[in-house]
Order: sequence, then structure tokens, then C-alpha cells
Amino acid sequence: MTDTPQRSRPLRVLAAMSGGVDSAVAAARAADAGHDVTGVHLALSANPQSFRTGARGCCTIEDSRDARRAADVIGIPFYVWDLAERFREDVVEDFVAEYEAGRTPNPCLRCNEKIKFAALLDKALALGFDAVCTGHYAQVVTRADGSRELHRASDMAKDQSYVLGVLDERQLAHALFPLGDTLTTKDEIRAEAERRGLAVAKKPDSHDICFIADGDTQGFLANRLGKAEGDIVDESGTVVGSHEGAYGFTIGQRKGLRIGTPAADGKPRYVLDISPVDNTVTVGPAAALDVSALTAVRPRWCGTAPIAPGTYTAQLRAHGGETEVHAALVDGTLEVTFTEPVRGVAPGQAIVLYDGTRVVGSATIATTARAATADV
Ligand SMILES: Nc1ncnc2c1ncn2[C@@H]1O[C@H](COP(=O)(O)OP(=O)(O)OP(=O)(O)O)[C@@H](O)[C@H]1O
Repeated sequence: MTDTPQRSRPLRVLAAMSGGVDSAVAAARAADAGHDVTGVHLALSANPQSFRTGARGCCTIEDSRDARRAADVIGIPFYVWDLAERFREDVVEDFVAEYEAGRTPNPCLRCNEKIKFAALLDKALALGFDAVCTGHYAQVVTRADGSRELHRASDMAKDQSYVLGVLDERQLAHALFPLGDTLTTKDEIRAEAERRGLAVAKKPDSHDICFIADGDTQGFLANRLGKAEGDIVDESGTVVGSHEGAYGFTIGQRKGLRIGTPAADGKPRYVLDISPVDNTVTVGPAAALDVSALTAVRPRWCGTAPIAPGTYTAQLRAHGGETEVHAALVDGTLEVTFTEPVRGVAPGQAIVLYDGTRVVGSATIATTARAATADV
């Protein structure tokens, strides 16, 4: 996939530097390409010590120092911008509210939509920058007519287009992903960082949710929302166990269920539904998780909108595979039918639609229709 004429002229680029290896190499490559690059680390926690500490990658004071050192080695100016309040309002509070409502949100998409390619981009544009550069693995392509498209990274194993599926054409027009066409392993990116003298070369990858310091989402939610004991019921409504807060569960979850009564067939049970209104979690057999259709709201299109009804491929989670769907936009709601039923789809998750490698757009899953399948 070739880069664009627009992108081949030098740009004033603001490189978002997390303190991790990917964004450091991305900033260095943008500088190598002749762009006028400035680094910025986003302070996203009101209390940086409470964010994940050490080397796992986001928003500690240590991370901002790592980003600064990388900028010094690359030889670019560097700033720390405090977007903690915006991040708290738009990402953390939304995350808590979504779980409280029984849904399963993806805060990374939300952060890309509201922070990196909104709050950060808007500030960058106001200061005269042309583009924001990140270490995401995805590709922006400019067509002959000047329109922008978002495509999967060359290396499918590292592709992060799913979490960027919320970006519209205006945001894409100001996005630079220098790692997107990289057909190298993470070890090779680390070797490149080493060659460039970047001390973050050996820093471990970030995982999970950056604002949950210890990775314990249930604990974080319990702390925010308090204990709310309720029933775990089977599909017939019979109480089979108890829980301390329906918000702590995810559809498809098997582990961590306190079920006193074993299933009649002796098979494992999974979370099928979460009802915040009556604080009830419904469990049942794996086959009852199969979903044949869904509706999704808040559609965001990466290119021409609205999309034509037709066959697309869909991705339902950040590291999930592709599945074939029929999708159509009806009165602002995306209506999706799966060619083959898929298992464990949760309201709140994003569905990202693709046409080949091109991201068509995304929407937030509102309702799912269970497939009528026999038990397996
Ligand atoms: N606190 C931050 N400040 C500035 N930019 C950030 C910050 N957190 C993330 N980013 C940007 O968003 C990109 C994707 O974030 P993600 O958390 O997925 O990091 P990553 O893929 O592990 O990359 P890295 O190795 O650079 O941390 C990063 O490459 C970086 O450009």
C-alpha cells in the first residue's frame, strides 16, 4: 500500500509518546521521513502514582520520563500535556457507567475517539500542527480524489485498526501511523529502538486497561460502584448462586461464578445475560451464547457514510478474528446478521466493519439476538 502525495511533503507532526517502544520508534520514523516532529506525553491520571507503575506502559511519572528521554535521543522538542480531566470524564466515567448499565465497553476505542484524535488533535491543530502521530499499527491511505481510508496494518498479527475504527475522515486526514506498513516482528521493532539508542527498547508491552493499575477490573468496579449482592439464575429463573455486583460480569464469562447448584447436565455454565435493573446475572450452557444477529448504535464511518447495505467482514473485539456479516443502516441503527452464529457477543462492545482490509466504520452493540441452536 503506497503512501500518499500529501503525506510525502514535510508536515508539522505532534508525536504522541506513551513512554513505550512503539510510539518512540514511530516518532523517530516520522522525524526520519523529514517531518518537523514534536513529542508529547499525555498525563492522563490526576494521580499518576495510582496508574500502573513501572514498565507496563501508561501514564506513570516514569513513563513520561521515558518518553522525554526518547524525545531527547531522537532530537525533538518534548512536552507533557495534562489531559487527565478530559480522560476521566470521557473515558473512565464512561467505562464505569457502561459496566453499571450491564454493558462491556472498550475504553481504548473511546480514548482514540475522544482523547487522542479529538482533545489532543484539536489542540495540536490549534497550535499549527498538521498531524498527530501514534505507534498504532494501522494504515491511512489517500485515494486519488483526496479521500482518506483506514486499512489494517500490513502485519495482521499486530493490526490495531479495530481500536481506530471510531475515527472519521477528518480525524484520519490528520493521523500518521509510521508503524502500520511494518512487516517486522516486535523483536525487530525493539532491535530498531536499540539501534537508535532508545532506552525503551527493552520495556515490556502494555496490557489491558491503562487506568486500572493492578489489572483487576472487578476490584476497580467494586471500588467505584460498591457491593450490590444479587442472584445468579439459570435460564428458567431458578436461583443457582449469588454475586456481589452484576456489573462485575461479562457475557460469555465462565470463571469466577459462585454457583452453588450444579447444572443438571453437569456441563459448565456461562454468563448469558446481565440485568442491572434487577441486579441479576443469568447463566446457561455454551450453546446459548450463540448470537445470530445484533443491532448497534452510534455508528461512526471511516469514509463515505452511510454505508450501503451488503456483505462485510466484522471484528467484535480487539484481538478477535473476522466473521462474515450482512449489515445495513436502518434509521440510524446498524442492523447486522451473522452468516454463521458467533459466540459471546456483549452489548457495549464495538463492532468494526471491514471491506477487505479497509475499515468501513464501527458502532456500539446495543442488542443481540440469540441463535436457536441445539446444545453442544
Ligand atoms: N500517555 C500517552 N501519551 C502520549 N501518547 C500515548 C499515551 N498512551 C498511548 N499513547 C499513544 O497511543 C498509541 C497506542 O497506545 P497503546 O496503549 O496501544 O500503546 P502500545 O501499542 O503499547 O504502544 P507503546 O509501545 O508506544 O506504548 C501509542 O503508540 C502512543 O502513540
